[in-house]
Amino acid sequence: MLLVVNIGNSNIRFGVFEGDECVNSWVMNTKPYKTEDELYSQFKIAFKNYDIDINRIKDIAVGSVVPHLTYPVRKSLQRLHNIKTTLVSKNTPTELTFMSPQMGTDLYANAYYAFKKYEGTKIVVDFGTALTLTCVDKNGEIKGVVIAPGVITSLKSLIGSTAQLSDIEMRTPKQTLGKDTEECMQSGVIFGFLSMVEGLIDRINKELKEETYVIATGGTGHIFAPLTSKIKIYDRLHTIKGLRELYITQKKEGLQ
Ligand SMILES: Nc1ncnc2c1ncn2[C@@H]1O[C@H](COP(=O)(O)OP(=O)(O)O)[C@@H](O)[C@H]1O
Ligand SMILES: CC(C)(COP(=O)(O)O)[C@@H](O)C(=O)NCCC(=O)O
Ligand SMILES: [K+]
Repeated sequence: MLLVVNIGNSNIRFGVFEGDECVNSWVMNTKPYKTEDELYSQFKIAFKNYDIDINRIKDIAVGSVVPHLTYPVRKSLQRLHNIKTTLVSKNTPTELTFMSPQMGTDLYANAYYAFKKYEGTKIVVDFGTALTLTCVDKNGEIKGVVIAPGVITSLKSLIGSTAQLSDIEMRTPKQTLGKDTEECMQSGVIFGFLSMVEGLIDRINKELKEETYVIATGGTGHIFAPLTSKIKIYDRLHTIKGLRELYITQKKEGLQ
């Protein structure tokens, strides 16, 4: 079995794969910062909770967009499994061609899995700490990326900057015009971000002069996907599946 780990700015997601099937997946908070020893204990507990036999994990692939966590996470996994982890990144050679030298590993993985799995030109909308749209065409050319503040990131910033606004339940309101503070904020956050995503998809389609196929993933994506016909699929494991594909490609090339 292969263990795939995605270190994001809010969450560390784990996926256990048997062949191309993800048989188990769980998430851990990225914050507050944990030491290597704490990570080691938490990983050990998670494996126990999810009934995963550590000895069956033969390979570990790690992708990260949080540089200060990459080393302690890899080190503690190595300690637990007694095997070396493989780091995948934008430097993993694939069929994709791209122009951004700083591209985050999660965006690269999003583009790669979309390229492998879906037809035509695709957009992957990732509702993570950041809200990102990554566009890749049928030839594997990454056409470009949009990076915006994430849904919860914006909401937290709004609450932190105001005296009378506090946390809300992330629930879709019945109408755009709210009647109490919570409904007003739910409308702003959910319909506001929905309109932004729909608007960005339209703009990209116009720019490329074609209808793209849109896949959503990431933390709050499940709230937005059912609200628009522009998003065709929500797959919470899209990024982790992309990291697995990067790992397979990297192994084929004989790289560590
Ligand atoms: N089930 C959920 N319902 C609502 N919000 C969620 C859920 N899971 C994650 N989130 C929110 O989504 C964001 C993180 O999404 P995630 O894709 O894990 O991000 P990252 O890859 O940046 O760590 C956080 O702001 C988190 O609060
Ligand atoms: C855009 C991101 C912050 C998204 O991170 P996430 O929301 O998944 O935690 C991350 O991919 C990143 O730091 N990228 C580097 C810059 C770039 O991709 O161009
Ligand atoms: K950041």
